[in-house]
Amino acid sequence: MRLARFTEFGKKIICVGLNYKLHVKEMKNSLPTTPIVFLKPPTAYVINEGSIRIPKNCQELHHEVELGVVIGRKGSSVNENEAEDLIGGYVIALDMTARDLQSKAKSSGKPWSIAKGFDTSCPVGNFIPKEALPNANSLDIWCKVNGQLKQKGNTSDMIFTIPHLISYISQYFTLEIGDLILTGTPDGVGPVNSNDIIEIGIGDISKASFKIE
Ligand SMILES: O=C([O-])CC(=O)C(=O)O
Ligand SMILES: [Mg+2]
Repeated sequence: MRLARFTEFGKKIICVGLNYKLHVKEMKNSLPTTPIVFLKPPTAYVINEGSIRIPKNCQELHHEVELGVVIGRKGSSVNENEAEDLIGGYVIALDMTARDLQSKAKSSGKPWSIAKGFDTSCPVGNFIPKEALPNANSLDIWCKVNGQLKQKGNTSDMIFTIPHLISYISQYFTLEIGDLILTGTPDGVGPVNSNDIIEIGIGDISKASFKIE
C-alpha cells in the first residue's frame, strides 16, 4: 500500500469541528450534539517542512493542531465496531483557519469553504502506520509557534471518538483509501504571522514544522 504518499492520491480531506469542550468554550459556541463536518480540497495539502501562505483578504490566520486519521480501506455506512478496520494510519496535521473570514461567514450563515480550504490550509506530518500507534484514543498533541507552546491536548478529550467519527462520516461519504479525517482541535488556537515557524507533534513520536510565508 502506497499510503506513505497519501497526499498524492488527491482524495478527500474531511474535517470535524468543535470536538473538544475547551475549544468549544474558547470559540463561545454551544456543545455539538452530532459531529460538525466540513471539507477541504486536496490542493490544501502541504507536506512536512513546507510553507503556508496567508490567503487573500485574511488578517487573522489561526493554527489548529489536529490528529489526522488516514483511511486505508474503502467503506460506506460502517458501524462503530467496524470503523477500526478502515484506519490505515495517522498524521499530525494543522487545520489552518482564516479566522476573520470564518467569523464573517458564520455570522452571515455562509459556508466556511474559503476560510478553511484555501491552498496550504492542510499541512501534514509524515504518515504513521496504525500498528505504530496502538493508543490513538489517548495521545498528546501539541503546537508551538516560534518555540512557544500554544496548544497541548489529548485525544482522549474528544467529544466524539475516532470510531464514532468514522461511522458517522461514512453514512454520508464513502471513505476511500487515502482520504484524511481531521478530528478537531483542542483549545489554545491563535494567530500566526509572516515568517513564524509552526511546529506540531504527537508526544515525541512524530513532529513536523512549517513556515508562514
Ligand atoms: O474552526 C473551528 O473552531 C472548528 C474547527 O475546525 C475545530 O474545532 O477544529
Ligand atoms: Mg479544526
